Amino acid sequence: MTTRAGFIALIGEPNAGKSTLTNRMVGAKVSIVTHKVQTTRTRIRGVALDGPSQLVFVDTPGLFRPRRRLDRAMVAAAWGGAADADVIVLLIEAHRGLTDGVQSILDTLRDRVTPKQTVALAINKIDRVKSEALLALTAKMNDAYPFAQTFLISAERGHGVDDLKHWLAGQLPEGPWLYPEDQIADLPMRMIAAEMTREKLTLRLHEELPYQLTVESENWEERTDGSARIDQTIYVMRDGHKGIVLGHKGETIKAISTAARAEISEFLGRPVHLFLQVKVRENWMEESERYSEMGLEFRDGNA
Ligand SMILES: Nc1nc2c(ncn2[C@@H]2O[C@H](COP(=O)(O)OP(=O)(O)OP(=O)(O)O)[C@@H](O)[C@H]2O)c(=O)[nH]1
Repeated sequence: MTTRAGFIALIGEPNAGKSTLTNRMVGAKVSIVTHKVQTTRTRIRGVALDGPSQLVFVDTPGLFRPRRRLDRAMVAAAWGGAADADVIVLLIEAHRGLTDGVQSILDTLRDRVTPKQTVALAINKIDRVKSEALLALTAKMNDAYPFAQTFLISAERGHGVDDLKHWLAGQLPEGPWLYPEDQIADLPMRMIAAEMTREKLTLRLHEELPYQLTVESENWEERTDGSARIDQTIYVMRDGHKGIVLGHKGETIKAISTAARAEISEFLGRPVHLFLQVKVRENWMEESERYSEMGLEFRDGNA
């Protein structure tokens, strides 16, 4: 049997549903999903199989106008993911349509796509609009950019996702698989575990605070009884933030720790002892070490 394998970059504005779609394609949670924008910071890969094809998804951070250094690193990672891909899928939200943000992604695509790459459009969240609107949006988008194919999907409910997956599988170059059959993500486990804790923090904390913290797995110890001890540090920027993360009598951090431990343990398939500590590091966003922990490139200056 001829096998196929290749990279598929999902690009789009923040909140378009890229993580939800990756997780659905892979059939497991490899990328964090929240209702808040810009939660995906790094290029997370999920690996899915479809017959003889191995599909490697590069789940990029959302594309937006970068302002801070962290924003710039995220946008650079997103376009970096697209540059290496065999197929690029632009994900847009059905109810928002061709926004200024989508328009600016189309402009960048025109400059960056190479003749070897295929670009498809996936209109997501079709559960939120009427079908007439979808026809009009499909026509408008295809006028704006020559997509190889358009798919109407609901990543959350699963509509159209198998069709998209099957089509993608056929687009990939012939060649040996890139990962072992049972592997579903190529991010180091300690990074995935840190992302899971960050997701719980993002869901629990309000407003800007989730964007101003980062989580690292500092220590990972495999125990002889088959369990793992994981020590993670949550870096926040202010003393006041530390108090909020800890909560009254430590209740907030306890709840976050319980939820994160359950999820990491389920992912690993064995018991986990999770220890969280909160450190105030006013300038963590300016420290190169924090970036390498997130798999991002630290960029100097304002460029
Ligand atoms: N109604 C509806 N909501 C969806 C669908 N797909 C995703 N969502 C929701 O949209 C929100 C954003 O989804 P994510 O998968 O985190 O989006 P993302 O593009 O990875 O976002 P960033 O990480 O910010 O770039 C979440 O609240 C999802 O539950 C869909 O098909 N229908």
